[in-house]
Amino acid sequence: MSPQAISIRDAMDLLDDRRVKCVRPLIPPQILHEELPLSLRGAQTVLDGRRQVEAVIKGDDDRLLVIVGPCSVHDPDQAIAYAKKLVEYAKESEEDLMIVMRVYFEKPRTTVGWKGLINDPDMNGTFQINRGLKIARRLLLELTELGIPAAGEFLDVISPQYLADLNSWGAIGARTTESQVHRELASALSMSVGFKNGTRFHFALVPVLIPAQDGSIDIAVDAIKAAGSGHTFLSVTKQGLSAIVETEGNNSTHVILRGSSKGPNYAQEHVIAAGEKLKKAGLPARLMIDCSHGNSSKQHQKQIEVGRDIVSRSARLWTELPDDPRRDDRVQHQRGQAGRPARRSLGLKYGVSITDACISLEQTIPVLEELREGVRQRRAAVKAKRADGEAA
Ligand SMILES: O=C[C@H](O)[C@H](O)COP(=O)(O)O
Ligand SMILES: C=C(OP(=O)(O)O)C(=O)O
Repeated sequence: MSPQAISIRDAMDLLDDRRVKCVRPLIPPQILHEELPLSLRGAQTVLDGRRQVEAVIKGDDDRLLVIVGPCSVHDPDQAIAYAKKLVEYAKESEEDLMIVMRVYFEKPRTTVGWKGLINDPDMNGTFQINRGLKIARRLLLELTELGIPAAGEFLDVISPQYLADLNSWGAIGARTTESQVHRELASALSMSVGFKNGTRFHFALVPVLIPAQDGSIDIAVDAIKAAGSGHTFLSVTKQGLSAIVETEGNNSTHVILRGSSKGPNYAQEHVIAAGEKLKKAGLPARLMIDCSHGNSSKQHQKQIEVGRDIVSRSARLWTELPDDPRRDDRVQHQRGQAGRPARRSLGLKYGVSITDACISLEQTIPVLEELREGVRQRRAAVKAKRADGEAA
């Protein structure tokens, strides 16, 4: 059909929504907040969690921040059962560890796959997003009532309006750390945010192809700079109206070393190189180590080895990193819950994560105990170093 021969109506049909199959209504954030409000006790859990996380990240609290939990949540009852045990342990270990439960509802995929409980709560391709948001909010509210602060990944840029008031720490994932939209979002978030290094190992062309050891960390360093600044961008309000949002910037941010396609990046030299990189960029050397993903080559049992390796050199790291006594290599990341991929249609095993395989809470606690020991060793090493300095 020649353009002259068609009506404006036909032309508009040809121009717009050519690949959209259907558009369904989405509940406005404020309606969900009305239906599922936060209690005072819940608010205290979130605020206290945020305050403690930020104190560790900024070096005002010498404990280790540990994010513990399954790769993804698909069953709220199992998450509650996990949280009840974790909250007990969190109380027991609070002198050394600041524990936040990993409650991930949004999964970034390398290509395609289940995108998490919000996107497809029934895991059958019906994408009941309104229900997913409701289940997610209800679960987070229950966790706050139990007194365990929650961690989430911010993948979608609208979903924070429904849930972010219930998070005490957030991550921007390896696949989105380089995205301007996610950096803008982080600049607005009311909690501390970690940016992951990229998934891919980079090569530098200087003057021939050589491996740039930690090239993908640059995107996380850039993200920290970007998120630290104020931004003006397009978003939605709690009432679900499109809006122009102006932010102040978020200075409670850090890098997460998650390994890459080339292999792990949690070793001493990687940590020191990342710290130097941050320092060179004029940023505080705040790091979190992800015991999973590229650091475990996606083999869940290796998460235990990563945790142990961190403990074995935590005292050394603390005393060897450049000068700032409040520098922050004190943030660790860890996941628990036995698992391997599954689909609801194939029948799911209790306590098994749908996405990446993870270690169980029973396997995680001994690692946490070792991390506690690492904290004590580090405290002793710092004390000895200070005493040496005073004597000299
Ligand atoms: O953390 C989970 C996965 O590593 C991430 O979502 C990517 O998964 P995929 O490579 O299986 O898509
Ligand atoms: C997807 C995740 O990690 P990454 O972005 O490092 O792949 C995750 O932590 O669930």
